[in-house]
Amino acid sequence: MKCTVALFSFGLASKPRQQRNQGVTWKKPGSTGTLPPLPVPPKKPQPWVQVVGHAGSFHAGDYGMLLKRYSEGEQQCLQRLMEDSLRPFVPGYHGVVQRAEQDYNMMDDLLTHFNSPAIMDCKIGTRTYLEEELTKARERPQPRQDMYEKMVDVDPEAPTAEEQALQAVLKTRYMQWRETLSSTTTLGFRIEGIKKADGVCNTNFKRTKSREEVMQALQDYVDCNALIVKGYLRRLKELQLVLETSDFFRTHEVVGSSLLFVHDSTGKTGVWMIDFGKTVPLPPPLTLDHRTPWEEGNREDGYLWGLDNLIDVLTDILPHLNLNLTDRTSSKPKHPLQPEPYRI
Ligand SMILES: O=P(O)(O)O[C@H]1[C@H](O)[C@@H](OP(=O)(O)O)[C@H](OP(=O)(O)O)[C@@H](OP(=O)(O)O)[C@H]1O
Ligand SMILES: Nc1ncnc2c1ncn2[C@@H]1O[C@H](COP(=O)(O)OP(=O)(O)O)[C@@H](O)[C@H]1O
Repeated sequence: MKCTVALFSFGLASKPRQQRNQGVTWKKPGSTGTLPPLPVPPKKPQPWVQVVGHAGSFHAGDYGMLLKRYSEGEQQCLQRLMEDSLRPFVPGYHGVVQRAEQDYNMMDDLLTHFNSPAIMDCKIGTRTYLEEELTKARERPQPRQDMYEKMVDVDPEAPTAEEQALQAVLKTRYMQWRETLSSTTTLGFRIEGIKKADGVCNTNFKRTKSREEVMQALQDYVDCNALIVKGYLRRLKELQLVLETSDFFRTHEVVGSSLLFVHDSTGKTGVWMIDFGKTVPLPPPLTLDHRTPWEEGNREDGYLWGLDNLIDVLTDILPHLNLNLTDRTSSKPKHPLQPEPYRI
C-alpha cells in the first residue's frame, strides 16, 4: 500500500476540536511596564501518516490517540506490555473503543510530538510468519491468487511451474520469498517503508537486500545527518538492554513486529516497537533468546539478532555522515572514501 494521510477522522471526545481552542484569549499588554506572556496560538493538528500495513485498519483520533482495528492477540500483548519493562518502548495502550460497530484498540499516536516528521517502518526478525501458520498451511493448504499477483509484479520468474499453473501461492511460501528477496533472512530486519519530511513516501524496498543497499537507504532516510543517527543509536541500544531482561520478550514469539523510527528537523528522534498482531505467548516453561537461529519447533524469531545487526549497520554509516545538523548545503558526504572519524 501507499502512505496514507489522515486528519482526525474520528473525534474521541464529545467536545469538538474547534471548541477546545476557544479557551485561548489574546490579551492586550497591561500598562504596568511588564508584559504578560503572550499565549501560544493553538498548534495546527498534525496529519497522521500510515507508512505501511493494512489499508483501512487505522483511524486517527483526537487528543493524540490512534485507533487500530481490534485484534484480541494484539490487545493482550499491549495490556501485558503496559506492565513490562518494555513499556517506554511501545505506544501507550488505552483499551478498546467502538466506532461504527467496529472495535478498535486505542493507543498513543507516536507522531504527536513531532513536527512534519520523517518516518521509517523496519520489520524486525528473521521470520515473518508464525509456526502455527506453517502447520495450518500443511494441514489445509489455501493457495492465494492475490499473493501470486504480488509475487509476479516483483519478479515474473519467481513462481514455480506448479504455482504458475495454479496462478496462486501459499501465504507461507510468499512470506519466505519476501524474506529471502529482502534483508530479512541475511540481516534479520528489513525496511518496509519510509516517509521523508517533505511528504515523499517510498514503500519500494522489497528488493533492498545487501548491507550496502540497506546502508544507502538508511543514509538517505536520515538525509546524511549524523546527529539523527546518533539519537537513533542511543535509543536502540537502550532497547537492546531492556529486551535482554524483559519478561514479556522472553516469553513471547515476536513475529512481523516493526520498529517505528521518527525524527524531525529539530533533531528530535524516537523509536518504538509496534504491531503485535502476530506476537504470541509461548507455552511455559519455553522461553526464547531471540538470537538462536530458527529451526521449526524452537519458535525462535531472530528479533534480537536483527536488532544487533541494525545497530551495527547504523554504526557503520556514521563515518559517512555530516555532523552539522544545520548545514543543509553539504548533505552529501564530501569524501566518501576517506570519512572523518566519528565517535559516539
Ligand atoms: O507486505 P506484503 O508483501 O504486502 O505482504 C503482507 C505482509 O506480509 C503482512 O504482514 P504485516 O502485517 O506484518 O505487514 C501480512 O499480514 P499479516 O500480519 O496478516 O500476516 C499480509 O498477509 P495477509 O493480511 O494475509 O494478506 C501480507 O500480504
Ligand atoms: N502507535 C502508532 N503511532 C503512529 N503511527 C503508527 C502507530 N502504529 C502504527 N502506525 C503506522 O501504521 C503503520 C502500520 O502499522 P502496523 O501496526 O504495522 O499495521 P498492520 O498490522 O496493518 O501491519 C506503521 O508503519 C506506521 O506508519
